[in-house]
Amino acid sequence: MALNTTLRQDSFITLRDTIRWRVALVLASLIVVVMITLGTINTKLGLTDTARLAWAVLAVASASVIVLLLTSRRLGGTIFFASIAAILLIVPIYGLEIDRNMQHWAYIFPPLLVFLLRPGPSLVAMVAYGIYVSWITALLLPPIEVVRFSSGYGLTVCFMYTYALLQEQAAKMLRYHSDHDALSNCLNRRTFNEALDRLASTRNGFQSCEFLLIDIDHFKAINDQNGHLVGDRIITQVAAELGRSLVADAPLFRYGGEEFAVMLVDADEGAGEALAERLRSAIEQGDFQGVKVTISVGVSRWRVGRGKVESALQKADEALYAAKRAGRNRIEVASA
Ligand SMILES: Nc1nc2c(ncn2[C@@H]2O[C@H](COP(=O)(O)OP(=O)(O)OP(=O)(O)O)[C@@H](O)[C@H]2O)c(=O)[nH]1
Repeated sequence: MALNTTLRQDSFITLRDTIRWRVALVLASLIVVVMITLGTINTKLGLTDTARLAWAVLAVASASVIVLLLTSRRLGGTIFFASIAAILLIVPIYGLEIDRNMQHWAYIFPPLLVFLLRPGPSLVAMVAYGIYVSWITALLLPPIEVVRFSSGYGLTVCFMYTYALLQEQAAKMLRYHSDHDALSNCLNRRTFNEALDRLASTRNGFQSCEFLLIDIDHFKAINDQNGHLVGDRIITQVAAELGRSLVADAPLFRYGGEEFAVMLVDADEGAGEALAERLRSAIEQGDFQGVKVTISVGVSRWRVGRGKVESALQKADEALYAAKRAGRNRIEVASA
């Protein structure tokens, strides 16, 4: 079942932006210290061109620290890393102009890209930059220096690309486990709350949502008669059966113990009721290895400008309890 990604208040993106911002702030501060040292040493040694470059980088890094402290964490880190990448594009040309080899700066480019791009595009950018620096090196130095640079830089690219791939896989795994419930494999309550926030935020342009709250009937009795391990298995099987019966892009959440929720965003009126009936029937006819399992479902509709999302959810909850009171194994739709 695919999660409707537009429905997510993506806390991972917020986390990534914050980490990027923090790393940028630490790096910019370190660069300030390093450039003051380099500029001072080069001035004392009479290397005015190199000192000038150090002062220029110092000015940019100092400005970056101020910008990072003043701008939002969401954008600050990206602006910083993109600015350093732009500087690194200019440095080899500057080296050509002053007739000095600047290729050692190129080694900063691959680790920088890890903060800006995904592994695929970053590999392309790293290789393109390597070719660009090799070409400028060839204009300044004998071929053996080009070979030396290319092999050293190529190895750096290999290491950084492998690291970026591993990091992406680890992030995917972490993300899956933090979004999903371990027993049912459904999306968990935290993801549900984020989706609800996203829905309630008017700037996302959602027009309506139908909520389905689903509860397994007499689950305490199932546990008492068959044991908690069987109860756990039933939760997993019910979630799988519901997932199979859901329309594409309608996420299924584990809402509580033996309770599930579905959000149908911008669906036709009545779609929630039809889906609820399909889910109820699928569970009633499902094979739960000797255990009779049924569900009750409460349905409600939220429309933009007509009350809070939370009130609509509350109505679905009331409808669910009305279904329970009316005998279970049935659906109940809240009045508009
Ligand atoms: N095995 C198992 N049981 C759970 C889990 N989460 C909640 N439960 C049990 O589910 C039961 C829910 O019982 P109740 O809320 O009283 O409702 P019910 O027995 O399903 O009755 P109705 O909802 O009124 O049909 C409780 O006994 C919980 O201990 C779980 O993850 N695994």
